[in-house]
Parts: sequence; structure tokens; C-alpha cells
Amino acid sequence: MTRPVFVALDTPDLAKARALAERVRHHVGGLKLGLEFFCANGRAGVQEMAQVGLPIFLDLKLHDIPNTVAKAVQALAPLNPAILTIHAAGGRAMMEDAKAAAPSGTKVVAVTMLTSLDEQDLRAGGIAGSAHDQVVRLAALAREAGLDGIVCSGAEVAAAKSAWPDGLFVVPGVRLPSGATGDQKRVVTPRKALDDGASILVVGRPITGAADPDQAARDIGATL
Ligand SMILES: O=C(O)c1cc(=O)[nH]c(=O)n1[C@@H]1O[C@H](COP(=O)(O)O)[C@@H](O)[C@H]1O
Repeated sequence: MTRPVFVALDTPDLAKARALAERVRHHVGGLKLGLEFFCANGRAGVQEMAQVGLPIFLDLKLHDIPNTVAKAVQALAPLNPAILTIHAAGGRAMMEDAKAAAPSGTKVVAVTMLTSLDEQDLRAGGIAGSAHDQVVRLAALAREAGLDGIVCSGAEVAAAKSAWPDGLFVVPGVRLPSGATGDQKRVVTPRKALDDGASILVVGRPITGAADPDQAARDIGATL
């Protein structure tokens, strides 16, 4: 992957997403379209964004019973995204069926523990262990299910990669030291995430919320 940064175009506004993508396209490696964009624009919106000419990361974080997720993945197959997310918490059978339903060119990756959560949130959900243990456990499950990789924070990527050297490691929640963290709780710098083994860095607001998104993407790229 030439440029590891995928820009998260978290907006329901197709014209705005397209304009942002055109502005930063020479400084990022791909476009991430998530729930906000997809709920507003659907498959046609994804197809329009694909015209920008960069790989599409479709981040829908699918999480349901195996049959429902497999059918949803089948419905998305014509889009042939480069990357598609599902939730590891959906379990091994759900992940196996999602991978089986995906086009051969689509990397299916499992979200382990959202970067917006900390260990207090884990405990509130009935999980006593550390974030590290939770990510490593779910990464092992995703690997056993035949997925291509996981999504985790930069705080756990080194541990996850050492157990799965050829996995694809997607790291969101990255910030330059001066950047606002917003709702993200497990945050590292882009440089640290890459040094620790990230394959792809997902960057949203630090680029899309900047006065000059093009310059912001270049500034992040310059730290890598
Ligand atoms: O799957 C994701 O991409 C994802 C997983 C995760 O644990 N945390 C996380 O922030 N994301 C996504 O990464 C992006 C982060 O956006 P910013 O916080 O604005 O950089 C958003 O589009 C989130 O949906």
C-alpha cells in the first residue's frame, strides 16, 4: 500500500464527500465511507465515490446473526470494496459466513474494541480484562474465522501483529500530538501506529475538519 492514510469521509452530504475526496486524493491512499455516508447515500453514493479512483473502504461494522450478515455482504458485493468491516463480537460463525459471502478482492476485517472505549467501558459491559487482552482475544478469533485482519487502536497493534504477522491491521483514532481527541479514548500518533505495525491509518476529523484539508493530509503524511 503506497499511502497508508485512508481518509474517513464522515458526512451524509455526497457533494461534500466528493469535493473533500478530490481535494485530498493525491495525499491519501483510500477513501473510507461509513455509516453516516451509507445511510444517506446507499450503494449509489458509494459507486459515485469510487469514480474518484481511490480504493474504497466500506466501514459498515456489520454485526448480526450469521445469516443476516452474510446476506448483507452479498448485497454489497457489486460494490466490490477494497475493505469491509464487520464486528468481531458477532462471533466466529458470523465472521466465517461474512468472509465466504464477500468478493475475493475484498479484505474483510473485524472491529475488535472501538477506539472510543476504554477499560471502564469494558467493565460497564461486563468484561473484566484489559483492552490489550480483549483485542488480542478477538484478533485470534478473527484469524481463526479466516478474516484478513482487524481494526484496533494503536495501543494494541504491536501485540496483535506479533500474533498474526501477515494480518491487515487498520488503526483509527490517530492524532498528531497537538490534535483534539474528541470522542476517541485510545489514541496514538500516526507515526507510532505505523512503527508498531499498522497497515492502514484511518484519519477523519483531523483532515476533514481542518481549514485546509489538503494541507492537513500533507502534514500528517510528512510525519510518516
Ligand atoms: O472501523 C473504523 O474505522 C473505526 C473503528 C474504531 O474502533 N474507531 C473508529 O474511530 N473508527 C472509525 O474511524 C474514523 C475516525 O474518525 P476521526 O476520529 O474523525 O479520525 C471514524 O470514521 C470511525 O467510524
